[in-house]
Amino acid sequence: MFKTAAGHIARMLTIAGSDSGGGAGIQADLKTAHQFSVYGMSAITAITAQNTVGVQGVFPLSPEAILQQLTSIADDLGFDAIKTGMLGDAAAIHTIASFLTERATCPIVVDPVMVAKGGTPLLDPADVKAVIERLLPLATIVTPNAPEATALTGIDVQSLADCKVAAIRIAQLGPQMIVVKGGHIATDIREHELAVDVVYANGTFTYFAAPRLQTAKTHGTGCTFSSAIASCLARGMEPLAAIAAAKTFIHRAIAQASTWDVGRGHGPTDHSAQPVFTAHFRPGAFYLFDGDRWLEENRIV
Ligand SMILES: Nc1ncnc2c1ncn2[C@@H]1O[C@H](COP(=O)(O)OP(=O)(O)O)[C@@H](O)[C@H]1O
Ligand SMILES: Cc1ncc(COP(=O)(O)OP(=O)(O)O)c(N)n1
Repeated sequence: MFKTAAGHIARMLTIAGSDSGGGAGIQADLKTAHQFSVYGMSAITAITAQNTVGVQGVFPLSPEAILQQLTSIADDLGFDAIKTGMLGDAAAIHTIASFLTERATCPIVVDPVMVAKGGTPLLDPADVKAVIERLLPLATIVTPNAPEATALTGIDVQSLADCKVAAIRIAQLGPQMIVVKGGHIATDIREHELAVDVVYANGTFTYFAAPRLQTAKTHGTGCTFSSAIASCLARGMEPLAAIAAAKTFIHRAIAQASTWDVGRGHGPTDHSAQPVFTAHFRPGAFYLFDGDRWLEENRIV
């Protein structure tokens, strides 16, 4: 396990839903933390009956049950970074936000989970207001995909240009850094189809791109990516380096699972992938991951 500069084992807490299929939710988050040599803990917000084909049932936990888990963890184990995923409803969001305000001094990664890949809603659209008003102001990094960026801003996010406009709008809601993920955005740059994640902070855009992998093994990519970022922050890494390492991890995790026969639908990714750690990234640059290392490219986006 990784030891922080303070000399203790790095700890990451995920506040998220359970995915019985093991590819998304807390299962993905804890597998990811382990792969980053970070000690993982969980406060479960809801139990889903779910597999690679779809979501068959959602059973939210009460705000009391969520708060008791959080309190048990805070009273004894502590945390160096927190990630939030599927949260259930507005009442749960208010409880979690109050807890974070009172007891969390560490970085917080907010993955504003709203809809599962098959289309099942995991958050009532009426409860998006609670995410905006209570959670986003607490976020060190927020990681919406394109539809989530649309729900947060009202902007129809379909292109890289839309990602940039949405990121600026989301920054006005309070998070320190925004990553609009490119999994849902078709981006052809010089005949290569790329998955480009757009990062915005302090008025500057930085881009992390990788070749788009042609596979359906993408169940839980957002959960895995955000928990990888949180795990890196728990280790004490700088935010851009954390996002870059998470991007290398999810890229390899998707690639390695492409030949798997786990489930009949959108299969899970391979959480035994090895991340690439790179110390320094220049804000404002465009980086392309070639599967082994980051290349800084001269691109106008
Ligand atoms: N087919 C793919 N090939 C390569 N990277 C991908 C692919 N799909 C998603 N990603 C990456 O996985 C991460 C999660 O993105 P995304 O799939 O948009 O999130 P979500 O699961 O929340 O919808 C991002 O870094 C994105 O660029
Ligand atoms: C319990 C649970 N939480 C979150 C999700 C959505 O996860 P995500 O990483 O966005 O993956 P896909 O739904 O896109 O596969 C989930 N399905 N279940």
